[in-house]
Amino acid sequence: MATGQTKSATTIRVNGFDHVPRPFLIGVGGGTASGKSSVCKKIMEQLGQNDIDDCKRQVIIVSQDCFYRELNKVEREKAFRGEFNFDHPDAFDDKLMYKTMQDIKDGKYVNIPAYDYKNHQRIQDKGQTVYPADVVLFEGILVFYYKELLEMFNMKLFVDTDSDTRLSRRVLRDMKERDRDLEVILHQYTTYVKPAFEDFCLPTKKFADVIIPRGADNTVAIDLIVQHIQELLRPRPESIPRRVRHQSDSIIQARPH
Ligand SMILES: Nc1ncnc2c1ncn2[C@@H]1O[C@H](COP(=O)(O)OP(=O)(O)O)[C@@H](O)[C@H]1O
Ligand SMILES: Nc1ccn([C@@H]2O[C@H](COP(=O)(O)O)[C@@H](O)[C@H]2O)c(=O)n1
Repeated sequence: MATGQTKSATTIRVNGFDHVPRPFLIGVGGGTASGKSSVCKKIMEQLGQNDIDDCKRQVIIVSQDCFYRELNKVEREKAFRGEFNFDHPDAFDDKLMYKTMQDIKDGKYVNIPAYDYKNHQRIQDKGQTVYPADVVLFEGILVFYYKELLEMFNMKLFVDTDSDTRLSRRVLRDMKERDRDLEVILHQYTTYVKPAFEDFCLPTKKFADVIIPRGADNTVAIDLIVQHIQELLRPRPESIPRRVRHQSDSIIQARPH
């Protein structure tokens, strides 16, 4: 399936009615390097989802970074010098992001572009196929910034890690994984990342249902969230079984929401 393409939702027939499974969508916001991905991975792990095939998973993670918009030549040159603002809402392809998340909500199969941080661009012809799932974790710095997205979430988490810790983690990560020079990292951070965090990310903390101090280290908070998700997804006697294809081989069973 090519990037941006979708495949219609799978309909199941229950009590004589067509029923489209719809996932429970969880937004995970927070500043750069606050631990959003790590928190999502821990949630997946605790829900017993890590060793399951992509197409059978009931919980999946989607990163907002996959929706960075394409840059023109001048913008890419700026990006290599740490002079492009990737922390501003305009840096994202908001239309593609809304459409894709709506398709996911509607239970469709979607293809999400992969993103290359080293070259500041999408990887052509390489994307992640997202299969309909029971729980979708959508993580990113600005997941709660856009009103259209905010309204789609069933649960909103904000990972709150102090800015010194985030900066030191970001420096190490960007040098190791994103092929960046220390000088460029610090220039980008002070010029764009920090001000944009204060202007666009931090004000969205008020929308969160749960604030997670210290990110993935906060095992108590993660345990509580996992328990809550399991509780929400436990079938009630009168409920329609949303997933017929692999309910037997997983610890989670879903109910309609
Ligand atoms: N609790 C932690 N202790 C130490 N390092 C951490 C912790 N949480 C995350 N990291 C590291 O910090 C970096 C950013 O974490 P990540 O979870 O990717 O954050 P985000 O998704 O918010 O950018 C990664 O290199 C990760 O390994
Ligand atoms: N080409 C890019 C794209 C994004 N960034 C930075 O990534 C940060 C968001 O990702 P996190 O995993 O840290 O949440 C964001 O702060 C951008 O500055 C980049 O440097 N280059």
